[in-house]
Amino acid sequence: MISDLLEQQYSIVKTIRGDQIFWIDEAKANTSEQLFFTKVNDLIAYLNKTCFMGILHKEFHYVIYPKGTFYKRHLDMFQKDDRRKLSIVCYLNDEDWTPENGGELVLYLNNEGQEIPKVIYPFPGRMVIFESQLLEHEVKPVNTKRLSITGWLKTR
Ligand SMILES: O=C(O)CCC(=O)C(=O)O
Ligand SMILES: [Fe+2]
Repeated sequence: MISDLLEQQYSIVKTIRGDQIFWIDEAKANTSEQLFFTKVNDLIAYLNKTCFMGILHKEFHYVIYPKGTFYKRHLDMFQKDDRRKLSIVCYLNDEDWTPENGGELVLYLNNEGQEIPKVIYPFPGRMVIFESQLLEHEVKPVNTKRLSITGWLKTR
């Protein structure tokens, strides 16, 4: 049955990532989202002017990681689509968030062939920006619901 097949595929995906996403439409942004996009648009203008990055598009979504979920080590690149240049994550966890809540972001930095894992706690208001196609990363298992906005700055 098609529903069994879908369920099977869904559970395969859940072994890689267990988050739930909600895309944000800039044209319908509320006041807080407008403020967020103003900052992002300033950043894009700055990057294009100073680093000639050629960023033309962006996409952002809210993300919830329910308790027990994670996102296995990956690159933010699709097989046939290399337009994502920068990944941006902004954490929206509660002010009383503590490291026991889990869900650390681990960036696998590389220093002359030597891998250096860099652990980043999703403190509320913290923003992380990294090169989508260069930096492998993962989200460790979450003990308490984890909230964020994640997005990508893209060329073409
Ligand atoms: O939420 C994070 O810290 C990273 C999320 C991530 O890697 C992704 O959505 O591709
Ligand atoms: Fe990612």
